[in-house]
Amino acid sequence: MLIKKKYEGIIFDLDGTLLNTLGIYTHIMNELMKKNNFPTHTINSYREFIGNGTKNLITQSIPVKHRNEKVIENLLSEFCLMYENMYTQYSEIYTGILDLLEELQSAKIQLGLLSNKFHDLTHKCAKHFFSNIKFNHIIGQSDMHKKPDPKGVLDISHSLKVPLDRLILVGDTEVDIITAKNAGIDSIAVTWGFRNEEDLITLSPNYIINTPSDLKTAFLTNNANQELNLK
Ligand SMILES: O=C(O)COP(=O)(O)O
Repeated sequence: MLIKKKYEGIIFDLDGTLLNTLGIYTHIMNELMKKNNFPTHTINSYREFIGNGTKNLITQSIPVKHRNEKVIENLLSEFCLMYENMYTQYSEIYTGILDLLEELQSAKIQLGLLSNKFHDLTHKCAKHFFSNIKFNHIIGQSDMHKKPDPKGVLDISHSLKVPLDRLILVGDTEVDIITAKNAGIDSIAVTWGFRNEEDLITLSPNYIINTPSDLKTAFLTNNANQELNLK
């Protein structure tokens, strides 16, 4: 597959794309499960539960018979407090991502961040982990924005002043690819995150890539108007 178009802006997903947060999610969720006498889960189960926001993660993690609004809301408040207290721990930037972001920034490509992590936590993580990177617009989950609703993409397109046909979304889960489709923009699925390649292929993203450096080459080469082979 060839990237031929000159994109002016990229919207990145956060968890599983820029930041490996499986450790912190697993740590907090298993603390909460133990505290409430619910069974704990493996890191691979949490990998599957993440992507649709924290409320969905909690709902999926607790036994079916305990899935009521009161229990879920209580766990949600506890989760947010714990995450806020330890968001700098148990998370790491994927290898090659900082280099990629710095080069995109130098190439004057506009950068957006769109996450289903709660809005204030998304901002805190961006500030802590990507202090050298200027995201032109950061949106996390709130009453107004939740992927796969396309509003986040539309708002970022507006504030970046990048038309939809010059914008591409890079993410690691079905929610990201569906969000891009709902907004009518192109998408790149990455395989180093929380889903496997076989599942991502079924969603027909425009491109699939295996490493941040492939993405770097693709964008920086593409913006020099050369063709590049991607999967
Ligand atoms: O909190 C989640 O469900 C995942 O967040 P993400 O959109 O950054 O992957």
